[in-house]
Amino acid sequence: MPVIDVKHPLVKHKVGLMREADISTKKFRELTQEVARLLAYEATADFPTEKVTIECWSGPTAVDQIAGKKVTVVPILRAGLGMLDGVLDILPNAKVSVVGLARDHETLKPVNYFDRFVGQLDERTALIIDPMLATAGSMIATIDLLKARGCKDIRALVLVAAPEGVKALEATHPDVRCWTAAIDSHLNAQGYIIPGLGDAGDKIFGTKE
Ligand SMILES: O=P(O)(O)OC[C@H]1O[C@H](OP(=O)(O)OP(=O)(O)O)[C@H](O)[C@@H]1O
Ligand SMILES: O=c1cc[nH]c(=O)[nH]1
Ligand SMILES: [Mg+2]
Repeated sequence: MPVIDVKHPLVKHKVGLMREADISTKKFRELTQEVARLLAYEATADFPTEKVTIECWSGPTAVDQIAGKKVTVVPILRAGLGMLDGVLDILPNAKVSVVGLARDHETLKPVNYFDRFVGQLDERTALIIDPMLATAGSMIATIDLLKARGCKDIRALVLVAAPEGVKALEATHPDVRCWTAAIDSHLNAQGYIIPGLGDAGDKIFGTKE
């Protein structure tokens, strides 16, 4: 199942707290990081490891080490930046690629205004982060960019997904797994997730009037 609804009680509890209408910017930011950290833990559970021998205090000892090239985390600007520190808490050596996309409010289609990828994407796992999967247009566009650069192991973390976005993502990129803290009811006429979180970018950046 490419979209995975993470059932962990901590995840469900924390995403529930994020739905409070009058939540402060501080609290919203903190919870975004906390849920991101927990989703990253789930999404890395099958990372391959290899044995390496290190010099332990008691002599040479075989230990497990994550195999392969360093992961690249891919925040989708702006809102994805809100999840970045949480993910880097558990992947402190990860490299960061950045994709700037903004949804056109009329068409709901993503407009690409920036991208900067790290090298050797064909050898890395990419972990895309964005709090919201609404129509999935932004996520699909980001996956398209990564695949065009040869990336083969692409995973995504979102806080809240709409069923419409889940369907679109699974149909377009069935090889990409996406971990979500919640799958909500539907999208409204403006393309916002219901009940959702509102505009996650505005809440993280404090730009809501
Ligand atoms: O699945 P979609 O229909 O594409 O919608 C989801 C996108 O919309 C939001 O970003 P927004 O365009 O509001 O930009 P922002 O992060 O700068 O606020 C959100 O962070 C996703 O990137
Ligand atoms: O509900 C939504 C949909 C898109 N972007 C958001 O920030 N929230
Ligand atoms: Mg926004």
